[in-house]
Amino acid sequence: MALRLDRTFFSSLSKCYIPNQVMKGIRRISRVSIEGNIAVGKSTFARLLNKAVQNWEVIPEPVTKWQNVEGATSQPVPFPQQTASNLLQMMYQDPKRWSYTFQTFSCMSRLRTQLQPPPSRLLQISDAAVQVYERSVYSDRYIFAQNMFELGCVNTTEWAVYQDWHTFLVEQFGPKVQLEGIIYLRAPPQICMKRLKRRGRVEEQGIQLDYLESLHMQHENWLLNKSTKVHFDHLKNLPVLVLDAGLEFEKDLEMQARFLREGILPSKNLYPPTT
Ligand SMILES: Nc1ncnc2c1ncn2[C@@H]1O[C@H](COP(=O)(O)OP(=O)(O)OP(=O)(O)O)[C@@H](O)[C@H]1O
Ligand SMILES: Nc1nc(=O)c2ncn([C@H]3C[C@H](O)[C@@H](CO)O3)c2[nH]1
Repeated sequence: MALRLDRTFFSSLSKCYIPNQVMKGIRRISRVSIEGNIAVGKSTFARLLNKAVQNWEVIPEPVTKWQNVEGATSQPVPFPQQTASNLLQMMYQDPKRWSYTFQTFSCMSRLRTQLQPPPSRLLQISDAAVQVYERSVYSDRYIFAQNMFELGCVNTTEWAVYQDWHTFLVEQFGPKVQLEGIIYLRAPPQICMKRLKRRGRVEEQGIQLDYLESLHMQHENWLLNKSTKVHFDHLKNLPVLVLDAGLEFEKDLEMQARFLREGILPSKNLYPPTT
């Protein structure tokens, strides 16, 4: 199945930004990020997309790098959560000590991901192709780093330093790290909590509901209410497709098909609405 990109959300992708011109201007590739709370189902949705839609390429969040900082620059190890450099675990165990370090590493790894050239498979597809990132340098700042600052885990100086280099890097890379749209997987924090427990990622076992609630509010403020102050012009009118990720579709093939079909096609889910 090749989703056509000429309707609703995706028609507004091409309206709002002139997409990347790759290979001497012959191929258009749009870039979209999937955003949402912890364990809302981004990877699951991404796998679904990868299977269902041939002109979409999903690039996963680099979590394994965060679980093994040394391995990120040398050889990977088989049990990352047991290494001394599991920054994800360190951040959850001692957020005041490690949140700033975590945000520098997560943002740098996201930047690398967003700067990677598209795979040749995408360049050979005749339909307009879409590169989909799980989260982005923008959620790094407007969701997580901001939340850690508001929770007091990143201090005022660290927050100022983070914002300074974040703005500098995003401006320097310019169009290379811009997005043409965002897919917001939205679900109540209680559902995310249930899924987080079910998934059982070792580092996340101490996460409390109020942390997921604060992240939920950050998503709502940035992507729905538009009350988060953003610092990059292209983000201000970026189309956001909001999908109800509370649907329990994981084991239900029919519901999966509906989720893809209904989520991606109707314009009622789009903020701002298409004209
Ligand atoms: N729609 C769904 N219905 C039922 N279970 C789901 C659904 N989506 C995901 N799950 C389950 O919830 C758990 C978390 O899903 P997943 O790993 O895709 O979340 P994520 O958003 O990628 O997480 P993270 O924020 O950590 O990157 C997994 O156990 C997955 O099987
Ligand atoms: N503090 C913090 N900042 C981030 O930018 C960030 N991005 C993801 N995460 C956490 C959520 C999941 O546990 C796990 C996988 O998504 O990593 C983050 N945590």
